[in-house]
Amino acid sequence: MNTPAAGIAPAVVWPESLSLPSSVTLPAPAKLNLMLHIVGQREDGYHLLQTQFQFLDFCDQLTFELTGEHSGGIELISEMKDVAAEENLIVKAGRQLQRCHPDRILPDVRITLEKRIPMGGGVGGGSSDCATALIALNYLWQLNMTVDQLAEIGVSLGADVPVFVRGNAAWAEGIGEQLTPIYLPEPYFVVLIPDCHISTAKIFSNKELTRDSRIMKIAPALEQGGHNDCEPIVRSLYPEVDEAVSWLAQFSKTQMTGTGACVFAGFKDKETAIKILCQKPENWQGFVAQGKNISPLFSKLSEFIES
Ligand SMILES: C[C@@](CO)(OP(=O)(O)O)[C@H](O)COP(=O)(O)OP(=O)(O)OC[C@H]1O[C@@H](n2ccc(N)nc2=O)[C@H](O)[C@@H]1O
Ligand SMILES: Nc1ncnc2c1ncn2[C@@H]1O[C@H](COP(=O)(O)OP(=O)(O)O)[C@@H](O)[C@H]1O
Repeated sequence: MNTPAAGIAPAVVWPESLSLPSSVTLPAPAKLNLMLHIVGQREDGYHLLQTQFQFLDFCDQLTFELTGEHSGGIELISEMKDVAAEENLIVKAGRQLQRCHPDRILPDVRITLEKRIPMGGGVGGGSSDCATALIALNYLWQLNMTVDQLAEIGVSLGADVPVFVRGNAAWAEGIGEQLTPIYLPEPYFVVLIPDCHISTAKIFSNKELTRDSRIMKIAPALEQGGHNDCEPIVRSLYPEVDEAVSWLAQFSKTQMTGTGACVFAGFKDKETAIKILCQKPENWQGFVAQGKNISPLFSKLSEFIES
């Protein structure tokens, strides 16, 4: 019998405890929404979605160092200029964990962020940085919180944080927080980064947005894929995104991820993807990365399991 190319997967099991060195560098992967259907809207205005998340092996890097002090300090070193440290989702993750343990004085930590994932691109960099901080600090501070507890803190910081906390590619429903682990083919994606910053709230509040896509069952959705309901609105408002989709679509089926701005197309082999990326207009930004069903963060942390 042939194994299907896509289906429901077992959830990864995070190790209960790990002995991490006092200075450790961990990845925060980007994600793609391989389809994004809007199937309704809640009374509070939030939209009900059906989406497929897959990770990319294209990552920010976060280095965590315990400084030896015990004064509740969380220092963030980063080149991000537009977001103040206390507003950064990395520091917010640490503060939430501290708030959950008011009776403990947790070790001070210095976190150095090497930012590679384009911001506001629909590739989830902020949410992923947040999830890596939740997971890493849970181990480093020996809090023994469960993945469910971390995902619950995560969703209060951003709708996309839980998928990064759980570590599986996923079929998502609700506002994106009801997750079913899945496996999918792992192609090489060409990702183009149009030079525009798109506000998620602005796209979701657009009157023309399709909000009544047909509700799909998981099996046909994994088999057939889908489209992105935000894409027509974004393409009409941002010519940079429209041009990027039209250009990449010459080579393969192309879609936008999340509420944009990044657009992507998948290819079977890396060489083809790199060849296509090299043909893009010189002033455009982009990268090639492989789709991953298991988060690169989980794979990296598995190296620290004591045998
Ligand atoms: C739709 C997705 C798909 O991945 O888009 P991207 O952000 O990745 O582009 C995400 O779930 C987005 O998640 P995130 O970016 O964390 O959104 P949030 O900060 O929670 O919400 C920003 C705003 O978008 C709107 N919003 C968000 C999610 C949702 N399911 N319905 C909404 O209507 C709300 O107005 C909210 O105030
Ligand atoms: N560590 C972080 N990395 C990126 N963005 C962050 C971070 N912390 C807070 N933010 C805020 O979150 C917003 C959305 O971030 P991002 O995850 O890059 O977008 P998207 O969800 O479109 O992929 C940014 O514009 C920024 O203001």
